[in-house]
Amino acid sequence: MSSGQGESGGRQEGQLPASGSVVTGGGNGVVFSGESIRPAVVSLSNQRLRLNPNKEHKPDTYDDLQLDFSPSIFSSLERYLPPSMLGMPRDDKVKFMREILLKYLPHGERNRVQKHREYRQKIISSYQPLHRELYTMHPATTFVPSFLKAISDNTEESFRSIMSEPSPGVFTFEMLQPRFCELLLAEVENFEKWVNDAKFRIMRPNTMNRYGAVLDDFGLETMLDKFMEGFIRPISRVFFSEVGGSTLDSHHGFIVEYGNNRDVDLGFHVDDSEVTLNVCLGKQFSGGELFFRGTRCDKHVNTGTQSEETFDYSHVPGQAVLHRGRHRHGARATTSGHRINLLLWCRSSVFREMKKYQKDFSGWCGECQREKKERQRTSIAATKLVKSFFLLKKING
Ligand SMILES: O=C(O)CCC(=O)C(=O)O
Ligand SMILES: [Fe+2]
Repeated sequence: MSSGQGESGGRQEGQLPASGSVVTGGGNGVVFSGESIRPAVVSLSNQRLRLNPNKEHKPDTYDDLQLDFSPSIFSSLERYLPPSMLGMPRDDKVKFMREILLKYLPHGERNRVQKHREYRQKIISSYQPLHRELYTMHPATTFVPSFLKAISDNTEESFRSIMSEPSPGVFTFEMLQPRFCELLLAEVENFEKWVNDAKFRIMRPNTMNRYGAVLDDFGLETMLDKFMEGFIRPISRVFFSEVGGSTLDSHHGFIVEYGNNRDVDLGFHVDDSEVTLNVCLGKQFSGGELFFRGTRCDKHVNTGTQSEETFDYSHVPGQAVLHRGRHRHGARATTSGHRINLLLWCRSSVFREMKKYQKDFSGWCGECQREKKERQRTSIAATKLVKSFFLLKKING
């Protein structure tokens, strides 16, 4: 399993111009409710996972547990359990799978997961939510009807009917109900007030942000998991399948804030995500445009921008922007007012695993595509040259 689905939340902006340093953010899963280990599981700990998933098996749901990995990772992994374990109590399966997941993490990462778990535990044990209804997914009060209809139809046509694609790979659409935006803004304000009153040192989404908050850290992780699975994955399956859009299985959910006494702008970067959702929650502001500069794989992240890849977008409250994490972007200075956005970095452990073993995984990179075209042009030109050489030879006897 990739550690990317664990708790790393840093933007991968290190190599890019005009960027800050890579940071830890928060990741997925809150706290594991550590009970004592039962012997049944200990004796099974040397059992191996199956090579192929058991597709007939219907996995348990893990949404109601406080775990240090995303609940959907447990549901996916359950299909790989040895057959003798499938009928076991859910707690036993959780312990077994958690041990496996931890085993895959290097030692330093394991410590970080542990520390982060304690950090979340501290917040959740004393923070009193303001609007409890936000903590469970209620589609009808969260999303606008046009968006819900497109999701329930679940076809490329239905998605295209509510979306614009003003630049290749950047999709914009109306998504959240104004009332939901208001409640979320009030919840974030309430959380920040608690942080100040309690003099609690919170982790920011990234070192590039001095403000903002990780929503997963104060209890919204399960709701955001449902948000991703039910409402982002179906769209990504259609538009971003080549970067794991259909297998998104974990997320990093946070708020960014700009304006007076807040962050001003955001440097040029790529996200630590396969697919990024960026929704403007409010309030009133000027400036703060997003700028996009083409999709790049690791090898080409610092290459120049072609004119057709340049795209600037002014965000509107309630509107969503959906793009590949590797689509290079940044945000210009918010020159007045207060701009607050919800960010959901969606990740696919399957895609990250496959990327490790397959070299040619970047057909979606603008520069790879250009290189490929150039190679084709050169080979066509070479073929023509050889053909005319033989023709000339034939003519000249
Ligand atoms: O400020 C914005 O809207 C962009 C935020 C962003 O790109 C990010 O947090 O990764
Ligand atoms: Fe970003």
